[in-house]
This record gives sequence, structure tokens and C-alpha cells, in this order.
Amino acid sequence: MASNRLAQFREFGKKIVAVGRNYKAHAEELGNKVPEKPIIFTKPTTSYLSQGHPIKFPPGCTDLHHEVELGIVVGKKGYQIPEEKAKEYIGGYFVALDMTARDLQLEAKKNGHPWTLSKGWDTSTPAGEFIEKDKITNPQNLQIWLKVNGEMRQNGNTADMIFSISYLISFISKYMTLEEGDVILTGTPSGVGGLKGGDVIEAGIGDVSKIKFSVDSS
Ligand SMILES: CC(=O)CC(=O)C(=O)O
Ligand SMILES: [Mg+2]
Repeated sequence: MASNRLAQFREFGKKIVAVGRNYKAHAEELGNKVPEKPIIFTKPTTSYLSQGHPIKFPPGCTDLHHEVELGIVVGKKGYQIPEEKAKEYIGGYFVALDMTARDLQLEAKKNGHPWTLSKGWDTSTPAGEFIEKDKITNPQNLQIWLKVNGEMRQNGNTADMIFSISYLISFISKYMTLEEGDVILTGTPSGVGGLKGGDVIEAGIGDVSKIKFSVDSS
């Protein structure tokens, strides 16, 4: 993938595939069981937000949560990719927020309904710049952190993922073709929490890439 601009993966991106509860401490902090196989959901590409634009509360939400995640950008098309070949399909990385309307999600969970609206409204996937694959030697040993108004809220390491990036690529592609520009959000570490209008979120992967977004106060 030649360009390092966010626009590149938005343009090519066919889908955003996200993983839930991929860190034990996060599953436990919300009182959920640690999964035995990956929990997969999708988000629309209209949910992408680039820096300089505010995150909006979706209608009916009063409990908006931050979730910082390592995003994988798929570099080439593949179906039923063996785990040992999965790394060849990584095109690059980015810092992502899987913004979640926790109250809407809890209501959906209670009723056995999908999470789509609680995870997929416009502005629910703030994303940083594309990071070339070669800039990261070991994606399974990266600090992943998030601050709100300067206070550290999430501070994890991708070494603590329950399902590795290679396993996830192989697992997801058993069911659906992955295409160049698709992205995989690999789940959030513990420390998720509520936000209010005017809050400023900073997040990053070690010192490799950093993002900054504000929450709409109108
Ligand atoms: C409970 C969740 O919202 C799951 C999720 O998105 C995660 O990253 O974990
Ligand atoms: Mg998430």
C-alpha cells in the first residue's frame, strides 16, 4: 500500500471488522465471560472520523465510552488464510477508537439484539494515520494507551490479546473474504469509561502514532 494517508484505506475499504472482548481484563471489567473463540462484529465505513472533527453522541445515548484499539489494515485479498501465512496479508496499522454507546449496547445485549447502532453511528470510528507495516517490528508487543483530559485511562499491551492478530486474520477469513483496505479492530484493553461533551481524548501506540479527538459539546 503506497500512500500513508487515511483517505487511502477509506477509499479502498470495503468493511470494518471488529473484535470484542479480546483482552481478559476488559472482558472482566464489564462482567463478561472471557470468550473461547473470537467475537466478531462489523461497523460501517461511514463511521470513520479523521482528526480535526469532533466525536458526536448518537441519538439517545447518555453513556458514551472510549475504547482504544490497534487497527490492522489488510494489504491484499485473501480467503481462508492459514494462520502461518496471515502476516503476509497485513498492509499496515493505525490507532483506532471503537466508540461505544454503552447504554444502547447494554439494552441490545439484554434483548439479544445486534450491537450495530451502539457501535456504528457516524463518528464512532475515529482513526489515526496509516502506519507502514515495516515501522512496527512486533505488533504483539505494543503499548496501547488512552488519556482523557490528560489523565491515563487505558494503558495496555497488545501482548495481552487473547487471540493473536494472525489467529484473527485466519479466523475471520474462514468466513469472509478480506480485501485490500479492509480493516480489523483488534479489541480494547481494560479501562474503558464514560465521556462528556468537551472532553479531549489522546491515544496512541507507544510513541509510534498518536491521535487526538474532542467530544462534541453542542
Ligand atoms: C463489550 C465491547 O464493546 C466489546 C469490544 O468492542 C471490545 O473491544 O472488547
Ligand atoms: Mg471494541
